[in-house]
Amino acid sequence: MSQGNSDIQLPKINVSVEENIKEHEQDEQIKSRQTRFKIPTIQNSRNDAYRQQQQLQKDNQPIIIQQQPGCSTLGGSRGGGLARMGGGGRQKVRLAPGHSALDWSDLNKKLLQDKSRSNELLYGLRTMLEDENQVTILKRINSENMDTLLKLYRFNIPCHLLHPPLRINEQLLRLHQKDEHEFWTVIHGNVYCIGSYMKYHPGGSEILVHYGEKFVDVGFWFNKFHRWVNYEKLLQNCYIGKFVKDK
Ligand code: HEM
Repeated sequence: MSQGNSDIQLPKINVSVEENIKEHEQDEQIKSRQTRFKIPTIQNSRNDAYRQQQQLQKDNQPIIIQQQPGCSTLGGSRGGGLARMGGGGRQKVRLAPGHSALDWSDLNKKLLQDKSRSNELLYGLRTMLEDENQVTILKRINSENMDTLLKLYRFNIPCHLLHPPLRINEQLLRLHQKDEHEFWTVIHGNVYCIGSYMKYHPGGSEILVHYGEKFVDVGFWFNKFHRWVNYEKLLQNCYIGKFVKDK
């Protein structure tokens, strides 16, 4: 015998037909009350929103997605190309698993806690300090703060803790724009090695390389796209030093 039979409510045989009808009516009343007081679930409200959207589309009415000024988390997804700079459209890319904003934050927290890992994200720093030609340039532009250079070389002190900071000129900057891995860029006069951040950048790596190679300081474009982003905090462990113009 299948167990399914226990679910079926058979009319009671030892009571009158009237009583059975009464019970059935009571059941129906409870059911209708349940429907009336149905608690809306997330699923229901999502479906409702979807149905509303479908209806609006059917009625040929434009759907207006409101965008908050200065906030990119809301907005349309139509359009494309760099022509939308600072505009309403999105240019976000799909980040690889393990490369979310939270992952970047976790990695940076670990680096700040572990002194032996300081400067781990600074590709090209060691090679710069070991290349005679680059050291000559460094010595010339850091003449007044040679102490900084020595501290960096001997004690591997995190660049963002050096005071005064290391000075980098355009010649050195360009020598460290090798590939997506070792890529130095300038934002508002601060030099960062953004190679490790590339894969975490919501706007993708291509745009960072493109603008970084084209302009000495990408600060203007940074502001155009997202002036609200706290790059100083985000790139703390990527900090190399201050950008200086050659005399
Ligand atoms: C190197 C430092 C940079 C950092 C730390 C950074 C960080 C970020 C962050 C956190 C977002 C997400 C913003 C949000 O959702 O509100 C973002 C998006 C984006 N970034 Fe950057 N960014 C940098 C440089 C740049 C530069 C130089 C450009 C262009 C020249 C750029 C173009 C974009 C674009 C196009 C998006 C997607 C915007 C959108 O559609 O919402 N970023 N960036």
